[in-house]
Amino acid sequence: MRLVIRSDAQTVADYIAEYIKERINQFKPTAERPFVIGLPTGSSPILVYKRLVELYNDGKLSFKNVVSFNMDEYVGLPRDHPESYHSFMWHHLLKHIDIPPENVNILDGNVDDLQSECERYETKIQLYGGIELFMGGIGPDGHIAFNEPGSSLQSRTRVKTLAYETILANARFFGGDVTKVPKLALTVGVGTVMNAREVVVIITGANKAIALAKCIEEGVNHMWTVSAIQTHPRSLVVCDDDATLELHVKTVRYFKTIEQVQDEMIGRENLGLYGQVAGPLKYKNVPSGN
Ligand SMILES: N[C@@H]1[C@@H](O)[C@H](O)[C@@H](COP(=O)(O)O)O[C@@H]1O
Repeated sequence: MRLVIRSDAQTVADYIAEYIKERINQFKPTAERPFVIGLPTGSSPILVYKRLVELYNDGKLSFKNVVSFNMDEYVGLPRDHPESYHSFMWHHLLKHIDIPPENVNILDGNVDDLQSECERYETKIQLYGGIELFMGGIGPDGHIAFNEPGSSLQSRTRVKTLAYETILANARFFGGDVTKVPKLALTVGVGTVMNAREVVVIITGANKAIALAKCIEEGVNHMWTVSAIQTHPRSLVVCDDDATLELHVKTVRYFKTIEQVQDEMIGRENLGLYGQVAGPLKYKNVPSGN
């Protein structure tokens, strides 16, 4: 796993947006071979989406041949409700870019048969050959998507009952009224996320500090479902200084020096994807720390 630490939420967003732009452009997606991306909601990715829209407006990135799968959706919240994840995605990203609407996949939490909807979603991901890059955020209890503590680390897309802590955390989007927060959601599983060829997680703010420490310094544990990324061959966590508050000083220094040494040895401009050397330099295929 790589851990990249930046000073604040804006520089974290800039880093991730630039990273995604590079990944999509390097993939050279076509209609027959689209770039399949997994996307989250929540406040953490908002700045990333804003930066991606700017990159699109500057002509540096196109989503014409990108297919998206969102992580989750509330059950029973009308699609056009301002807090549905459908509304969130169109408001913050999708309506501002050139992604064809038919390439957008978001779970439907208003169907009669929720289980079939989850199975349909998993099948569609498979039909596209899996997800190339899954971006995720986490809740303060370390959940990824809506995979609440205790979720199976092999789980697939399914219906989940939300933890009280999550309902409380998300009440801010419903005027602070916990009774208005849906209690059920559809969510991709931890296994669905881990099957992506690459996973990138945004962790910002002091309220995520304990979760980050559990994810980085402790073992894989279903009570902190994001910790499953320790077993992923290509995982990247990008956090801000505030989120590092519960990490050991030596952990922070370790990951900072890894980046520093790579910069010194290779030069940031020559770093390819996954932190490996891109060009014909003296040092080839320098390991990334994954
Ligand atoms: N299901 C979403 C998660 O996917 C998201 O990561 C989390 C954190 O949101 P925020 O970034 O607002 O802290 O909120 C919800 O629980």
